[in-house]
Amino acid sequence: MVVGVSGGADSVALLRALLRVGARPVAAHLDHALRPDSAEDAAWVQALAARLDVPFATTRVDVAAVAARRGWNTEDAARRLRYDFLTRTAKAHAAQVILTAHTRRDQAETVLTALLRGEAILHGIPAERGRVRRPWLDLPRADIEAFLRAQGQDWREDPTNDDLAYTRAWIRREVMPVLTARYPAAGEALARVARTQAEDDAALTSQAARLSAHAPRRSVPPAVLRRWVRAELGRAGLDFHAPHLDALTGALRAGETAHVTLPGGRDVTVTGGQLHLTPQPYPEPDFPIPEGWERRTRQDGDRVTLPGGTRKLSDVLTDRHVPRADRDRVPLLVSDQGVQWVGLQPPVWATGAREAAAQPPDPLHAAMGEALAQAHEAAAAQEVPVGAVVLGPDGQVVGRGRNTSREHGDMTRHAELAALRDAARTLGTPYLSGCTLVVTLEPCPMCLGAALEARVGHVVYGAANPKAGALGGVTDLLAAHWGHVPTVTGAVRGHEAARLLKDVFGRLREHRHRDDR
Ligand SMILES: Nc1ncnc2c1ncn2[C@@H]1O[C@H](COP(=O)(O)OP(=O)(O)OP(=O)(O)O)[C@@H](O)[C@H]1O
Repeated sequence: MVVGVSGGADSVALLRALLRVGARPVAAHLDHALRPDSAEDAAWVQALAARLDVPFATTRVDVAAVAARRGWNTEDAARRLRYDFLTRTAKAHAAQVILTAHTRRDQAETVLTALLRGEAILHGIPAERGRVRRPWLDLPRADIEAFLRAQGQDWREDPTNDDLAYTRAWIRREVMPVLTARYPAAGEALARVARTQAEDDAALTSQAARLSAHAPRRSVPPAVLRRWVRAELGRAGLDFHAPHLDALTGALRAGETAHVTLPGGRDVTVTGGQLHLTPQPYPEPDFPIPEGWERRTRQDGDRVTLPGGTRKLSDVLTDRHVPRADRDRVPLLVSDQGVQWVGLQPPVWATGAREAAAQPPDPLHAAMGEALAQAHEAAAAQEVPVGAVVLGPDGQVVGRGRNTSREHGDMTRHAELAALRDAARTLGTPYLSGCTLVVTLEPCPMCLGAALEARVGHVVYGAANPKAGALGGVTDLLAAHWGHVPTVTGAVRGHEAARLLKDVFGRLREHRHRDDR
């Protein structure tokens, strides 16, 4: 193991305590070069290590210069460079563990500072992170001094601990004495807060890790969403503070667009319930451009003809959540009939444009067409208009179904169950792995459960179902630990499916009004 020894009472005590129990630590000291006499601390720790017959590692880093270059504050830079050094030392000595001597006092000061800064996530100093272990987080300072005195061991006092310009010194010298005069156990209480908050944070972080990619962020509790954003930013190696986390989480929940500039100048965008850490790539056409089509970006009055009629391009871009700032970057192919192709992920094709460009039909678009045909049949039979098909592993339709609940007087007669049964009959097996379930409305828990039982590989739906959807509508069934999790694609021809439902329910309401009169 490597132990970080500053020369202060805590880490000197930890080094001696380790030797008492027969451990064989390497003592490591980083000279931060923040004081003219900092080399004296390094020499003092080196002499101590020699006296105790402990291997010693040290290096000198100009922390102030690094902080100025990188735009970090000095305390932050010192911490980062110290852990870099301790990690390098551990690697050099093949040590599995790095120990530091943070105590209850450090923990209390950290929690108080985080509270004053309004940190959204309050967990204090973690007892364990990576290979770092902090065994003394709940040890009172008085015990440490008593232990050192009993051994006749002295220690160095760091004069920056008296420099009230540093927040930590100010908290220690000016704030904690006032608090403990009234609340003698304030330090212990703050350390307890850190411990329980760390437990809460661990639970919420593991919930956040289970959020599936398709889940609408609006329905996620803010405490979980905040941890999810933190993990995403952390994975991308981005620095951030509490207000950034709040702004991004708030925009995700409200379904609003927000642009946030993080420390280091990196821009992050939230739009349409998605977090974009990198500039959105807008695809260029990857097929020969037909004659008479021109590649350009948008102009006023651009329109595109889609199955539901012609629409303003700006409305299509809004529906697809393209941030305003990006709209001039989206590549278009335009003919004298209007916009034919919009370079989004996946691209938007105008009606007839695929054929004109000799491109194969979109298989999911075509399959949803079959499911919509089933939904229309249900509507004609005065059923709730939902239809479904199952595609076999080769992409061919192997099962079809529509809602027949009214006909059978049975609320389990949903389209998906009918299509899954039909597919099992066609393929001669109840296991539909490699198959795709395509349904016009986001499935309910019963139908998604059936798809999971059948091991369907891909679930595709049209309209969202805020009343009963199990893919984020009212609940996200896939957030639980299932042995098998299908991929999910939503909003395929969603407008058509939603319009059909709206029309049918509108007609039903009209009938009811008429009957009432
Ligand atoms: N210059 C350093 N080199 C190596 N490790 C250090 C150094 N400074 C601090 N550490 C490690 O980080 C822990 C916490 O740092 P902190 O700044 O709170 O300590 P300190 O008050 O300067 O000294 P101590 O904790 O030893 O009394 C220390 O207990 C020690 O294990």
